[in-house]
Amino acid sequence: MSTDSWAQAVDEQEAAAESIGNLQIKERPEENGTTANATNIGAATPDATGDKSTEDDKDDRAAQSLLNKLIRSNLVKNTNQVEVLQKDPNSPLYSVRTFEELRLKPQLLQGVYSMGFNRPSKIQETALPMMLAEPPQNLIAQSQSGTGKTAAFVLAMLSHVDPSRKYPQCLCVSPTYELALQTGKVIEQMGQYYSEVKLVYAIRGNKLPRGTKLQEQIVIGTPGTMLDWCGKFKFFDPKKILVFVLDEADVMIDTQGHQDQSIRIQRMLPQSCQMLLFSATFEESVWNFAKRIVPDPNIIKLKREEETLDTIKQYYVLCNSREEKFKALCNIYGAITIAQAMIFCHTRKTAGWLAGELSREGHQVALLSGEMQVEQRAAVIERFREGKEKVLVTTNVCARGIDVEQVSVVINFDLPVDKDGNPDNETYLHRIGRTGRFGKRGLAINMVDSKMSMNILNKIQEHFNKKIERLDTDDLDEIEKIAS
Ligand SMILES: Nc1ncnc2c1ncn2[C@@H]1O[C@H](COP(=O)(O)OP(=O)(O)OP(=O)(O)O)[C@@H](O)[C@H]1O
Repeated sequence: MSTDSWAQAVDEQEAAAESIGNLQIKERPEENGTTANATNIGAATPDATGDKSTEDDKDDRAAQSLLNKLIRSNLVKNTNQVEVLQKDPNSPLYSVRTFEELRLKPQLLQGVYSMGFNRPSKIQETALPMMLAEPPQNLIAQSQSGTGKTAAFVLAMLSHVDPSRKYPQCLCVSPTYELALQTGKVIEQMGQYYSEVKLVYAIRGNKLPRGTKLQEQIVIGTPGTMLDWCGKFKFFDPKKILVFVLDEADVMIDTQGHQDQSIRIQRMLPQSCQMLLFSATFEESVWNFAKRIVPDPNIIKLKREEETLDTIKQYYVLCNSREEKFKALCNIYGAITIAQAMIFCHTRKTAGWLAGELSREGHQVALLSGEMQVEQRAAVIERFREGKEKVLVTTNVCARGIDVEQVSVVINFDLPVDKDGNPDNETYLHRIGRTGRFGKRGLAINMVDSKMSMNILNKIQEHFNKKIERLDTDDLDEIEKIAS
């Protein structure tokens, strides 16, 4: 099979790459020093339209990616098989089940274990042997966010550097300042017992005097600054680079200029340099870019784990107004014990109103709202994940891509619709569904308040071919039954 069709086949579902939100990471003021830390996460631009009625605008992918990294504490579960396309199909495919099998330097093994990694993740099992092979092999790897790609290439970079040589040997390019800092943190953590290896950030604000010759073995940064450092200012010799990593390729190509800058950096590197490219999704544009950056690649892919509705009990409640919907919600809360719930509203305005009403009723409510900065959103989700609040009220734009696993009850205060008002089945599934065969049982309650929303509910029901039962929220006995 040709690589193109192979890539294409896997990616139809990924290609529908989410149209996400209205958030942009703002340019930061100039900062000094190379030790910028994660508390320097950038600010989001508040939405000028404020209280607009629908949130159909797009989240910047970089912001979403960052948010996901900030809130995630574990690997994302995935039961699919890793697909491998080798440059040389005759060479045996080598994969590892333990980190010991990789014969890592003891300092790195210690670093890996101190981060709480017991065994390689699915993608790491296959990617690490390829990346650590001699002679070095080029790699394009795609798997959804949270499956262990960053940890994999960080380990590869740290394994390849020679700490006795005091000049850059590994370059890692990230799409934004904040994402570069996040990856830098992983390098620092994983390399904590390997103190001879040093890291420098090629990011805006880190101004070095002309004539500087870098001594650090690893340079991580954004494409523009990285290009300046090696091309214009000659802070290091690109011909001595052994490993070039391009992270978040799908986010990278969203920003004008990043593609060209990355390609220009790549052109300065020696032919023998190992090229590694990572992406969470793999639409055609990413694939075309990847082929320009990585010659003769091995390719590995891990299909996204799909959510299912199999373990979910679904109900709908008939109401006439948002006040009635609120009353129904209160009745449900009065009848059953809900550990934690997520409530989705269509607009920011409704979400704000509902959060206020629920708080007045004595609930501990967290609100995710469109005008919040990335950092604030992460803090809200973090608190909710820790159980400090029991109800999370949000709009879909805010919560897209966020999995708060312990939530067993999801309430669609408004049903998900696309911008034309048609049922948004994909969003419905993402809000309510569970991944993996062993997904916990869940409860979904849909609020219907018009003929139109009833129509939408029916279409969702038809689409998934799963019955959504009616629930009478004035009948406490009936409500109690749904929890059993
Ligand atoms: N082998 C492992 N065992 C346990 N946890 C791991 C392992 N590898 C990575 N993790 C953890 O899983 C989470 C996700 O890993 P990582 O950030 O490397 O994923 P990613 O695929 O790079 O995600 P993204 O696309 O968002 O960058 C992190 O919290 C990381 O510390």
